Amino acid sequence: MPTKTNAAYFADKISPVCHSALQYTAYYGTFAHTPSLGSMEVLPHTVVGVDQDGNIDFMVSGVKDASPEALVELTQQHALSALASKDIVLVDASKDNNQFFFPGFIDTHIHAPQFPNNGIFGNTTLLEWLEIYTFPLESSFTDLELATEIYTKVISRTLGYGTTTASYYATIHTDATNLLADLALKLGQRSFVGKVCMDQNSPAHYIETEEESKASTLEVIDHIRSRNPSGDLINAVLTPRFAGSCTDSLLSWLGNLRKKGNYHCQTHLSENHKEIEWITNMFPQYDHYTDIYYQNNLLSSKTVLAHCIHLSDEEMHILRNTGSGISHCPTSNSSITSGEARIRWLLNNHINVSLGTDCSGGFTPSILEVARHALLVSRHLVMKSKEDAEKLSSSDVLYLATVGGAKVLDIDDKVGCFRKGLKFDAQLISLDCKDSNVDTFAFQNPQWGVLPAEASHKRFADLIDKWLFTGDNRNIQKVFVNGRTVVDRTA
Ligand SMILES: Nc1nc2[nH]cnc2c(=O)[nH]1
Ligand SMILES: [Zn+2]
Repeated sequence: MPTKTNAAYFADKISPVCHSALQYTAYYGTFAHTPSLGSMEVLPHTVVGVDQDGNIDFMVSGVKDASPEALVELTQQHALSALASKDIVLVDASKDNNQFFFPGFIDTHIHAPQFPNNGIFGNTTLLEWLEIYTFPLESSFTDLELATEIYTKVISRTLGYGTTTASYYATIHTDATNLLADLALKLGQRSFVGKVCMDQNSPAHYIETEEESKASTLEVIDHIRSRNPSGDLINAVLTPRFAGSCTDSLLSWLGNLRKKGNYHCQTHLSENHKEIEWITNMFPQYDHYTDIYYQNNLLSSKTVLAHCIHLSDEEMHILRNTGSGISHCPTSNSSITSGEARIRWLLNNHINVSLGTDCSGGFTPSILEVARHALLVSRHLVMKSKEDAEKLSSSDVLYLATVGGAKVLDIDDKVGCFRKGLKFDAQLISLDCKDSNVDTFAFQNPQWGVLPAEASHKRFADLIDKWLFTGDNRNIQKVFVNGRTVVDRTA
């Protein structure tokens, strides 16, 4: 039997999602997405052709004749390559008016090893929460059997909630981090996987030396590249946990590596008042918390900064000038009482913002629920500021959950909405499926093609709101990544 340090042995025990060759597929139904902030575009009676590599090949709206013959003929007319009718798979989701395709969600900040602690945070705030709940759990990831169980659950659960892309923090352990990447590849989730770096201010049982941190970071990069050389599904992301747990020397090495290899990078910034005071006192040679990352070359358009709640104007300008993106984690920020990030202020200043579950600072693996919390937190800000413009709308938060995430991860040329040339990363939602928690009534049905278009659009906008506020994973019929079906609740 292979040794316990052999990550591949554990990954091999998990069955992959179907990896047979993809067939050209024409999807027909209603497509909704948020190509720009604040606007929801709805495309009823639309055919989307997805080629054998999972790319959106064409999109045609206003298609009234949905007979199989007509859909096949239309597909043959619009597909880039010649197709025999037997080579086209049809998926007709138009029978039910309360069913629609939506882009897959993008979770830009989630700690995979913390998953068993979802919901367990008591009355703690960040620094004591890390000591009491987080470090003890993360330190157990020397056990690859446990890591297999937890990581398989995290990936399956988040996929089941419609998360087609996730940016994961793993732990300091090389083998378990490699295992997380192997499992994401196997289960078909587009992922960024970060080996956590921490060489100071951590408990004796969960700390590494600077040399160990560097060696392990390079090993994980090599492993991920060997598993998915094209980087089309999994990618390594440099992950200094936060300035508090990294020496200046390690931060500087990571920053130079980032610059040299143009790597993605993720860390935490400006989450909690005590944390900020502790870290700025620890690094007196820097102007502020953001300056620590800036001077160490860690900020770029491929950097994701979680939280950013208590930033000064000067810090915000540095983020804007470096193109750094933000992962807003309102569920976590409310749970461990970190504060309310000023998202409208960041957006108005042209900073890319996305959403993160931050499990287990946040208790839910659902980006839909986090989007709901983002909307509510923005209203809490308004109750104090009386500035109505700070409110985030449903379209705003669904944008943050999709296109916002794609921009922050610098993959908006691949995913985020429905457009020719993008990958088909999507979810098929039904508000009327048999175990749905969303109550719809006949008078709310959009009745596409029966009512005047404006009336149908108004009704559909209301349905999207009902989904956002009362929907959950039970409404997800199918999830697609790179054109492949990775979740099928209809089967
Ligand atoms: N929310 C959150 N903040 C952190 N800051 C440093 N580590 C963590 C973590 O695991 N979660
Ligand atoms: Zn976090």
